Amino acid sequence: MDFTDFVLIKGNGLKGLVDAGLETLPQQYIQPPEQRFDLSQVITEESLPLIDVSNWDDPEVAKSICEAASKWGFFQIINHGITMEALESMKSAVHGFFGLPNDERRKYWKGQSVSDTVWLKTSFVPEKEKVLEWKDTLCFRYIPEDDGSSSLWPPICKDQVLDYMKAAETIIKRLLEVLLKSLNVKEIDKPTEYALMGSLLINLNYYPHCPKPELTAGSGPHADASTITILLQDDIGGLYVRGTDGEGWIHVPPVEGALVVNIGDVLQIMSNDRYKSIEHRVVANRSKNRVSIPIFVNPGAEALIGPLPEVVASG
Ligand SMILES: O=C(O)CCC(=O)C(=O)O
Ligand SMILES: [Fe+2]
Repeated sequence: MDFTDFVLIKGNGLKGLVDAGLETLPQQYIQPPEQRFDLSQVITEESLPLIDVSNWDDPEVAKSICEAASKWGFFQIINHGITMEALESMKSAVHGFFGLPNDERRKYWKGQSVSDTVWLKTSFVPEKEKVLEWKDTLCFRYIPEDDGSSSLWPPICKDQVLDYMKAAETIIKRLLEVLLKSLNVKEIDKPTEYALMGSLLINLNYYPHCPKPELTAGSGPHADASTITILLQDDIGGLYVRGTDGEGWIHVPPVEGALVVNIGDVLQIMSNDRYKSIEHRVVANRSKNRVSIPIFVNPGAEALIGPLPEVVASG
């Protein structure tokens, strides 16, 4: 089998490759030794805060969120208002989509997708990477209150994505209000809202079980370019975040019903470095197919990004 043709050109992705039966790890996925993840780098002395946001107006909640955003750039929230059923149905929808036959998934392959608001890809930017990441991703551009753009989305996950995004929008606004209030931004006006969250992307990540996870990267070390990212992960684990010493890695344990929130580069810049966009990575699992669903809250395409006037008031 010609790897490039089967995975990248024909659009079968990594899922297609794994389904075809793999005895050994294809060389395209083998990370050089210095890039590999090694459990000796895991720190257990530090852990990320788990914040109960049942009362967003509680000053203690705001304090915990802003402190976590400054110290770790990452935290988890519970009691955020999205029901357990909605979270479960979102994760099932990811398994549903990736469980489709190759020729059904391929209709959405990047560059040949039936819709310009949904595209399937493998790795991160396979054309540019020396070593590929062990994942496939179905990406959606979500346009609030626009029914037309989703008409060609895959029926197996369309309603779940739309319902989930609608519910998540409330949480996104709450989080941004809390984070910005602590930067002395009294009210988020329309231009600021556009700069913070003018473009919403949701990714359905699928990390197939991997015969040799220690040689591969599910997601290699990176920081998100977003304003903030809201992530739903399943119960498998494998997400690690840089510890405050800048060397070790902290595991983000799956917590039932929780959402992981992290600060992206844009909010680090807008906050003039008060909030931190922290490096993180994912290790694939040897026996289980892991799914995760990040929502990337991004600036509007035309927005100009820089430190907010409120954070440079003293020069
Ligand atoms: O799969 C995860 O847990 C994290 C994924 C991630 O970091 C990303 O897609 O940017
Ligand atoms: Fe990320």
